[in-house]
Amino acid sequence: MEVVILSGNKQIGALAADAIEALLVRKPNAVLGLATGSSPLPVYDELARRHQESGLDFSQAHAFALDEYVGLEPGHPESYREVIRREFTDRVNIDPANVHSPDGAAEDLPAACQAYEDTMRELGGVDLQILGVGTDGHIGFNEPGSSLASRTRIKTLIEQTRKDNARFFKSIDDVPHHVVTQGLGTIMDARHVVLIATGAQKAQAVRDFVEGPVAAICAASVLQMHPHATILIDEAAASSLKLADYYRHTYDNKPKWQTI
Ligand SMILES: N[C@@H]1[C@@H](O)[C@H](O)[C@@H](COP(=O)(O)O)O[C@@H]1O
Repeated sequence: MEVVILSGNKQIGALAADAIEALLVRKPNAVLGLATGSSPLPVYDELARRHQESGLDFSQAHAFALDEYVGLEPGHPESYREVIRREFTDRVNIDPANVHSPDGAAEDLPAACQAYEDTMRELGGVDLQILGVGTDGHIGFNEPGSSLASRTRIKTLIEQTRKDNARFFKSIDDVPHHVVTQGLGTIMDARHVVLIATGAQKAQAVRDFVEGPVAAICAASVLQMHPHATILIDEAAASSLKLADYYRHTYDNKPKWQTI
């Protein structure tokens, strides 16, 4: 796990975008894993800027969203399918047919979850997965207690997550209780994982998943077992880390040729 402490959103967005740009140059038909939430927005803004200003090309790329609410009517502005479209994919030249989301409106949800896993596998798996983290350490919607080997499935949200996400809805009563999410095992199959966390409200979750034990109580801690996980955080999110100075020292002395 590489922890990179940066001064702000712009730096985080630029570094993550560098990794995605290098991937797309190397492999134009790369498979990207997309997350919702406010944390990845600087990355999407920077990628959209590079697309508009320098022609960064997504025409052959594929994308898979991490998760989706269950029970929102199709086209609901807060469904993650819509959020991903609005915040990112409509702003670059990715083919809409290549943008996949779990189907939270499927009649047979377990079958839809299996089909989602199958499509990911058929396309060769995710090359680079963008992640945020919940205040309880969830990634995707893998709440505490999620199996570290889980695959795409239905989950029930913890009350705190519903409260955290109520800001996107008229009231907390409108936040669904159920979701479908890629599992922790699914996320672990991505070849490179880039997790972004900013702000003091994430400091405890960051401390727990980076430096605490690997345990289902903090889902993101499974990333300690990932061969290529990059954690991009700002100073506020880094404020509870024991080894913050060591992470800074390591990054400052990284050979120039070595990317994240
Ligand atoms: N399912 C999403 C997660 O993928 C996201 O990481 C989390 C944090 O969101 P934010 O980045 O807005 O704090 O919110 C939701 O619960």
